[in-house]
Amino acid sequence: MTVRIAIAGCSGRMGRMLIEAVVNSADCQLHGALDRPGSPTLGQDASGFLGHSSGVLVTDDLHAALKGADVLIDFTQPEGTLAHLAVCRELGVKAVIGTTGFDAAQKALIGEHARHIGIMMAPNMSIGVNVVLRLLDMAARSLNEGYDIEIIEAHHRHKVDAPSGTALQMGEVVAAALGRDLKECAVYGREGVTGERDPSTIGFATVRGGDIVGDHTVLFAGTGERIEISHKSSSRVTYAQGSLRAARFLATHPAGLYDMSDVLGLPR
Ligand SMILES: NC(=O)C1=CN([C@@H]2O[C@H](COP(=O)(O)OP(=O)(O)OC[C@H]3O[C@@H](n4cnc5c(N)ncnc54)[C@H](OP(=O)(O)O)[C@@H]3O)[C@@H](O)[C@H]2O)C=CC1
Ligand SMILES: O=C(O)C1=N[C@H](C(=O)O)C[C@H](O)C1
Repeated sequence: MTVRIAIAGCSGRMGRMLIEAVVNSADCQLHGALDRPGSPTLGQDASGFLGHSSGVLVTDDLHAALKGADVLIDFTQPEGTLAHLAVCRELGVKAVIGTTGFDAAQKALIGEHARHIGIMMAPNMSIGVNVVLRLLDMAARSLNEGYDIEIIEAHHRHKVDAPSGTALQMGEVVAAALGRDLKECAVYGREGVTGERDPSTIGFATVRGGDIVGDHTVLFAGTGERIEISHKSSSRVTYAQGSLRAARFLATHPAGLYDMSDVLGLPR
């Protein structure tokens, strides 16, 4: 089966990786390529930057890019993703969402769309990170007393949201394993006279600089020892390959909201 894929944000860092992954894939076909109005890429061949001709021209016309596609892969910004999803729902196109930075109301809207179309949403499409999420659950359950938990993430200078979606998901997993509510126990950075650390908190620290693709560490700091569980991305190729895996998964699954555990068949 060939999966017809449309890509939103096609000239972005992830958009380009995705186009390369799709045109090199044996079972996926580039069907549409979206960029924003005013983008200099509009009207160009979507894979022209690879010295390859796909015959798909970059457009800002959502209906033209999405009509006839099986799955949209969207790595843009929350407002863009939501606008794209409305048209996906109208046309019956499924969606892989890699975009991060959604607020609670936006996530609820995505959940509502998923009652009508298949949606796979994950802040990190790499297999490694999704396995790390399972390790974190196990570690947090065992280190549930006497260990302070801090989540440290580092990304490139262009990233616009913080903490990263992955760091927040790691926080959610650890908080759930400990029976805590992340909304109540998260501390996002510290400054000035903060007082001693409250042991019930989960701290987040953000680093931004250069071309760092994406590093995440969860630190369990006890007395006399500390445990660090880290994942470091050295290329965006893992996010693109994970996205294609998700698109293939969605192509054969009904409406609903899925995550990478569903795609990878990881235990809950
Ligand atoms: N889930 C995962 O595995 C990963 C998730 N991400 C997430 O993906 C998103 C994109 O990252 P990245 O590719 O580095 O970002 P880039 O800025 O390189 O690319 C974003 C693309 O989306 C377009 N865009 C931005 N806003 C809108 C909008 N409102 N409507 C339509 N298109 C829009 C941009 O157009 P323009 O250039 O005109 O602004 C650009 O083409 C981020 O949220 C990031 O956190 C990133 C990597 C992995
Ligand atoms: O913006 C990025 O680059 C990345 N964003 C995702 C996130 O916010 O977690 C995933 C990855 O870390 C790269």
